Amino acid sequence: MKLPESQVAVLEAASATDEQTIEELAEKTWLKPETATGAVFELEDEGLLSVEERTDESVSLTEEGEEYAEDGLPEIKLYEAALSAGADEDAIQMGQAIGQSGLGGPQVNIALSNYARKGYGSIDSGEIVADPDADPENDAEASALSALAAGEPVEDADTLDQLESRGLVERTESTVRSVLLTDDGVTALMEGVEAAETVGQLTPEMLTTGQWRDVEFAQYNVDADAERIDGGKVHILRQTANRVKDVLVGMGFEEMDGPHADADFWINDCLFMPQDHPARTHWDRFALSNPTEIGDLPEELVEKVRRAHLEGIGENSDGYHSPWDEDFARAIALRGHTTSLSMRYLSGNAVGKLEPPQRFFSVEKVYRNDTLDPTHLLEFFQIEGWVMAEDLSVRDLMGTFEEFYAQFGITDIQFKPHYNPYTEPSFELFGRHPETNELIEIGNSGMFRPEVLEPLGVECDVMAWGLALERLLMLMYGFEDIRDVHGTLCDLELLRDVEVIH
Ligand SMILES: N[C@@H](Cc1ccccc1)C(=O)O
Repeated sequence: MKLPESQVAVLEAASATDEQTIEELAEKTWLKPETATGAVFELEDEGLLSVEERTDESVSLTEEGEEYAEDGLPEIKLYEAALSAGADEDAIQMGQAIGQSGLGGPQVNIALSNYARKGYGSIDSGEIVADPDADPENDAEASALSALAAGEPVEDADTLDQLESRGLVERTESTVRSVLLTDDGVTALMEGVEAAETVGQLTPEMLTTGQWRDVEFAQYNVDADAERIDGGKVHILRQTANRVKDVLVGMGFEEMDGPHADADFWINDCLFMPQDHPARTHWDRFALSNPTEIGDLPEELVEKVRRAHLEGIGENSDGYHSPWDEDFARAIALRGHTTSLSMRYLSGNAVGKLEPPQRFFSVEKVYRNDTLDPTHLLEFFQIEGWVMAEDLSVRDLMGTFEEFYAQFGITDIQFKPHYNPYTEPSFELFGRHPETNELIEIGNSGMFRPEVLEPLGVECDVMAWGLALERLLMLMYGFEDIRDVHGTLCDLELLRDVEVIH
């Protein structure tokens, strides 16, 4: 029988009676571990070797564990110090026992938190008592530490759990494969195997000399285990943000851009949000301490907005009749929505005065002082957008969302009447979560009120919205906790395994 060289070496090194690990075979044959592994799997496929897999746990001492194995556990040192100071007779001052033990720094707390747990005595109101019957010689944790330090195995799983939770040992699992010759393997060896002159890898030399034409290439085993490689890729949040931008550009929208920290004037006042609105209190917004306020606001617009707040706009409108303070409007905060950008653009202060029809969007970060939970983050991405045109209706708004979400495979959108101080009518949008089947809020929208548009100098209709990018992501990918994709708790498997869409 002819086999590639590495397989012949492994076959000859294997035994029908003594199990050997792949590492042992690699050492014997002088093959690289990955070559030996490949050869073993090829031979298993050919029925010449059998491979048994098991999971082995190895336990090793951490740096701290090694220190205690050498010097003794802090609680034992404390016990010995307390004992020699007579704490087995009468309670003694804790400071005295600690002083005598020579413990310092974090070890003091470690000693105290393990002392009573392990029955060395008790600690109460600054005094310590030592139990004369306690036996540090038989301390299971100490014995396990010294055994491990001496390279001996420890079987006591409870003690190992305890040491692991104290950060004194580390357990690692590894897969061990042991190999035996099969009957067919023995027969093949008896009948004789020789090395076939096969080439495992194509080299530049073979290409330049043309030698590749004459050699025989070894076959690949595509079923063999291989190391998993996770390549870098664009985060799904960024990926989806880019897709959203492409979709909106495809629908004829232009992108807006503007400050993350902005004057309350643009964030709230232009939106006809009364200055005493609960969302404008200090615990809901992230105020800036330096600088605290914006220098330049368009004077004429400030005056119009002030009038709208005080008196309303037109005959059917009433203002808030409460004080309107320009300093309050100048205060700077992190924007709680990107509707501040819409205000800057609609007012003509971003790219000049805009004539209808116009469509603008942004996919940008916003900041809210919310409580973190599965559906809320302190910062998230908002898909802001608006359309300015004559005679817009709610049907246009709904149709736009249906068209937009359909591009992401989301066709079951529901609308609920809502209230915003700046739009009338207003609608919240809901989508169905693919895993839980629950309706989740995915956005907020409406037609801007005259109290917003008139001061801005806009004479036609404007429909507008703010959609949450992270919620769109939840509908697309089916995760249930927003923290799966953001921050320190993120689900790396999800982020690695998710399909890349372009
Ligand atoms: N600003 C709103 C979204 C919105 C924008 C424009 C019009 C209507 C609603 C929010 O953050 O929820």
